[in-house]
Amino acid sequence: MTVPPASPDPESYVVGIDFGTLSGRAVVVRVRDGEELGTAVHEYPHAVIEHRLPGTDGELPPDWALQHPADWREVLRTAVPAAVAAAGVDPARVIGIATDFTSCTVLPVRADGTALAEIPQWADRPHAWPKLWKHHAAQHQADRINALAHARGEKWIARYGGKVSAEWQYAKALQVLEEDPEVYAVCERWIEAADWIVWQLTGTESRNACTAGYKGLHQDGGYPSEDYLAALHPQFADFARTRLEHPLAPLGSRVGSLTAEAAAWTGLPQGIAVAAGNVDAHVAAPAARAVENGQLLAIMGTSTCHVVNGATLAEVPGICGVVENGIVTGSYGYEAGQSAVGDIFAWWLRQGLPAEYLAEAETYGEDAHQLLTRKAAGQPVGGHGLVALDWLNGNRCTLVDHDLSGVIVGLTLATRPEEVYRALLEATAFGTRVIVEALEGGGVPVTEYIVTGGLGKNALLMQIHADVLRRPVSLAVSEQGSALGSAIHAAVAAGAHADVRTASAAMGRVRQAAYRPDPQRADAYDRLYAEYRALHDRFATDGTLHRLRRIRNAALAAATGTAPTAPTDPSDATQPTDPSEAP
Ligand SMILES: Nc1ncnc2c1ncn2[C@@H]1O[C@H](COP(=O)(O)OP(=O)(O)O)[C@@H](O)[C@H]1O
Ligand SMILES: O=C(CO)[C@H](O)[C@H](O)COP(=O)(O)O
Repeated sequence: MTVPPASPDPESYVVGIDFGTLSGRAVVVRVRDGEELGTAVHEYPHAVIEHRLPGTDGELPPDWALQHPADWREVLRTAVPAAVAAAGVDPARVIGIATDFTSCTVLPVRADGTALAEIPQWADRPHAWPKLWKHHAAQHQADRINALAHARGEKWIARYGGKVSAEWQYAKALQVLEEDPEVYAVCERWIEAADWIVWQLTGTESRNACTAGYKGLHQDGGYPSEDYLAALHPQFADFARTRLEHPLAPLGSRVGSLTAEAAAWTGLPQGIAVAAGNVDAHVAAPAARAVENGQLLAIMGTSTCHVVNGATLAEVPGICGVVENGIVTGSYGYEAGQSAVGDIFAWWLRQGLPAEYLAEAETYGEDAHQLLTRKAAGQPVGGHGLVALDWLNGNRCTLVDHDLSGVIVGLTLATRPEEVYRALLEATAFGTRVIVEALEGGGVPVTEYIVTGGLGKNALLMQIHADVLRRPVSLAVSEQGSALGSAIHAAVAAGAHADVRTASAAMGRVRQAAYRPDPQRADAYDRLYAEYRALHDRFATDGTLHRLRRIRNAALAAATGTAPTAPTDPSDATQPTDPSEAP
C-alpha cells in the first residue's frame, strides 16, 4: 500500500535552479502554495564559447558553441545562497533541491564525473569541452544518423519525427569520435549537463528519464542497438553501453541527498532531497499548470521549446520527440522547438541601431527591445511589406536542419529598424504555427496555448502569437517558470506532495486567455502566413541556403588554413567523414 505523504509543513521550502544559456537562476519557494520568496541570478562569466577556448589562441570552427563547467558550479555557490538570503528564510527549513538545464548540453567526463575540460592535460582540446545545445557543427553526423536509421528501418527514428537533430547527443558524440579520437577514448561517461550538475550535488551518477528519452534516443527500455552504432562507425558500437547506460530515474524522484561539499557551496542542509535532473523546457509545465493532455506550453526565451502531453502515442513528422512519461507520468510527452527566437531579436539589436534610436531609448528609460517593440506596435499588419524566415540558428522543427539560415524578403530603402524587428517577431510566430499545425495534423490535439519564459513580457509578441495562431494565449504567472518547475519537482522528491500533477495544482499558476485573437488581424496574418509558407517550402528544398553554407565554410577554411566543417550532402550521408577530405 502506498502511504500518501503528510500535508506539507506550512513553513517548509524548496530550491529550484534553472541553468539557462547565459545564466543560472535560483528561486526559493514555499512548498504549500508555490509562493516565490527569493530569487538570484548568476551570469556565466564565459557565457557561450564560440570563438576561442579559454586560455588558448586557437580559433574554433564555425557553428561551435561550448560552455565552461566552472560557470555552472559557481551558480551553486553564488545564486543559491543569494536567493535564500533574499527570501529571508531559515536555510534549515529547506527540504529539497532540484535543477533543470538547457538540453542537449552534453559533456565528456571521467568515470568519477570529472569534466575532461577541467583536466589540464585535455583543457586545450575543443572536443573535451561541454557542447552547448546550440553547437551546430555536427549536422553532417546527424544526417548520417538519420539516413542510416531509415536505411535499416530502425523503429525509434519515427519517435523523433523521422530526423534526429544535430543538437542531440549522438551527433555530438560521433563528432568527437571522428574529429578527436583521443578525447573520445578518455571519455568514460558521456553525460547531459542536466545529470552532471545533479552528480555535483549528490556525489553519485544518476540519469533522468527525460533527457535519456528525448536526447539519448532511449525508447521502449533501451538505446539504439550496437549493430546500428557499429554501422555508423566501428568504434561507436559500444557508445551507449559503456558511456550512457545507467538506470533511469523518473521525473520528480529523489536520486540522492545533498553532500557535505554541496551543502557548503549552497548553504543548504546536508542530506536534503535532490531530485532527478530535468530539461529547462519540460520542467516548466507544472509551474504553468500545463500538465493535462492538449495543453501546449511554449517556453519562449533565447530559443522556444513547445511541450504538450497526449493520451496516445503518435509519430509526428518533423517533431523533436515523443517520450512516454517524458513530461509527467501517465502521458506521452511531445517536444518541438525553434532553435532561435529571442536570440533572433537580440541579433537584430546588435546590428547597430541608429544613434537617434539609442538616444530616444535613453530618454524614455527603455531597453532596445522595448523601444523597437513600442515603435512597431502601431503598424498595421503587413504594413512593412516584409516576410522573414526564422532560421537564423537553423531549423529544429519541422525541417530538422541546422545548415538552413535566415531570410528577409521585401526590404526597401525606406525599411526602418522597427519594421525588420516586427517582421522577425512575426516570423517566430509563423514558425510556431507550422509546429502547431504539424502536431494537430499528426494526431496530437492542442487544446490550449500557454506561454512561459522571458518573452512573455513582450505584449506585442504575445498578441502576434494570438493573432497568427487564432488562439487565446494564456500566460504563466511566474517570471521564473523553469526554476519554479524545478522547485515543484524538488517538493515531490522531498515527499511534500504526492506527485508532480498534485504539486502543480498547489504550486503552479497561470493567467488564462491573457491575450485573445483579433479576427481582422488574424485574417491579415493568414495572408502573410501563406507567403511565409511559400518561402519556407522553397528555401527548404531548393538548396540555396546549403550552397551558401558550403561556400562560407570553404572560404573561412581557406582564410584560416583549417579543415572546413563537413558540408551537408545527403547523398553521402551514410559514409563516415574524414574531415580532411571535406571540400
Ligand atoms: N522585451 C523583449 N522582447 C523581446 N525579446 C526580449 C525582450 N527582452 C529580452 N529578450 C530576449 O529574450 C532572450 C532571453 O530570454 P530568457 O527567457 O530570459 O532566457 P533563456 O531563454 O536563456 O532562459 C534573449 O534572447 C533576449 O534577446
Ligand atoms: O532544446 C532545449 C530543450 O530541449 C534547450 O534547452 C533550449 O532550446 C535552450 O533553452 P533556452 O532558450 O531556455 O536557452
